[in-house]
Amino acid sequence: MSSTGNLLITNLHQIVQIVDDGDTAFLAGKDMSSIKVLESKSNDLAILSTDGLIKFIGPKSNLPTDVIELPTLATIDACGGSVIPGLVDGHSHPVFAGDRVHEFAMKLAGATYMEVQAAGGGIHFTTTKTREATKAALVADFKKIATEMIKNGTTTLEAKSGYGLEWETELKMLEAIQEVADLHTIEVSATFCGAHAVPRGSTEAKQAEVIVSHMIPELVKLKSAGKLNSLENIDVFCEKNVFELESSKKILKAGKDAGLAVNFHADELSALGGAELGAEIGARAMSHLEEISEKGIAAMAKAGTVATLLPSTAFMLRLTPPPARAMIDAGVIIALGSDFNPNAYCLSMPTIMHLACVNFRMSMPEALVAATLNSAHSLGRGNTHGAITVGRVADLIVLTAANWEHIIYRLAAQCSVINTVVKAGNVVYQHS
Ligand SMILES: N=CN[C@@H](CCC(=O)O)C(=O)O
Ligand SMILES: [Zn+2]
Repeated sequence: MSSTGNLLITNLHQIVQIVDDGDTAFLAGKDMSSIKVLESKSNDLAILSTDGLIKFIGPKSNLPTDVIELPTLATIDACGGSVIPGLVDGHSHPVFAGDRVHEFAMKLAGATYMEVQAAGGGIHFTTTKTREATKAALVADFKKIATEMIKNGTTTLEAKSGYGLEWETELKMLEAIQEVADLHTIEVSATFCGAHAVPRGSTEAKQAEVIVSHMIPELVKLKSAGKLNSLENIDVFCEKNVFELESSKKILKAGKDAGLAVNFHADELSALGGAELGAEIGARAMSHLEEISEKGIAAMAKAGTVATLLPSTAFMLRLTPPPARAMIDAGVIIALGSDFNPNAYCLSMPTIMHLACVNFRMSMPEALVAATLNSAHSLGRGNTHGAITVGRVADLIVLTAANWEHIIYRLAAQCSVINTVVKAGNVVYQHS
């Protein structure tokens, strides 16, 4: 496989650009439905990447001849298939030890998410297992998960800590994320989530204080020493009886002052006003939002904060879906995430897009925009990732299907439509 970032893909029927310029960092409202798609009846479209960036898009006959001569140029014959941008997973918890299949059975029998957690399960169960695990074991597991994500078309991933809740394990998780970011082909935007739950034996106020006065300053020191380069975001599980508005605000503002982007769990199980808080403090993104209020929708639209919706969680916890249509109509920027974690064990972004279409009533173009350009924007990458335009990073998925919609349509069989996954112009997965 090529590792020069020089790649030529030919014989394409469709190129799904999403947008056709580098300036548009997101699409909102009606614009989410009008994505740019190039199509050729004679399948003569081509994409050229050099040094990992997109250099040319269009009919093969217009290709610059000097570049075709590049000795290191890898080639892919798409055989009349299509190409879409690499998928961007805007929310995941991919570093943990143990699983929670026993809790899935409890929830099927009627227990709610918070009942399981109050009984010592949920995040607390995973925290115990993750504290016991070695960093090497966490790295090995995350590498396997990242490889599966790549196979499913994810080329960029937001990845959270949050199963330590004390400094040593939170740091171990962030270091594990950093190792995978350094070694693996997947691109990672790491998030500190020490406020994922109130640790047993502590209180909301004490945990908020320890995060603000100890953990965030330590992270700042490590970052300035160049040790946690992938760390970009700060997160809180802002929820009734977890971290409520006051402590969430304290932690998120401290994270923001330390240079991290605010990207947090809001209004999932109760209408606490997390969306309003996020808009007020300039959050870059908020996730879940199943219980968002009308005021929250208006505030997010005005502030330009991204709503990262998580269809697999709403599906498997049987939550009322977030009001995606009302949010789109109000102009809120919608992104999608897998929320891969031991509670919602789904890492496939094509499946997430399918669920968003069926359960959140989004159209296929809206779901694709949300899983590419808008998710990239939620991670501060809206001008460089998430679309196929000259100068952007060449993150691409070559599909066997002539029409791109098959990546969403073929529920649970999407991997058979994915022929090749390309990260920064290098082939990182090929269907055999
Ligand atoms: N709701 C909070 N956090 C995760 C679940 C984490 C867990 O249950 O382990 C979520 O986004 O769904
Ligand atoms: Zn989450």
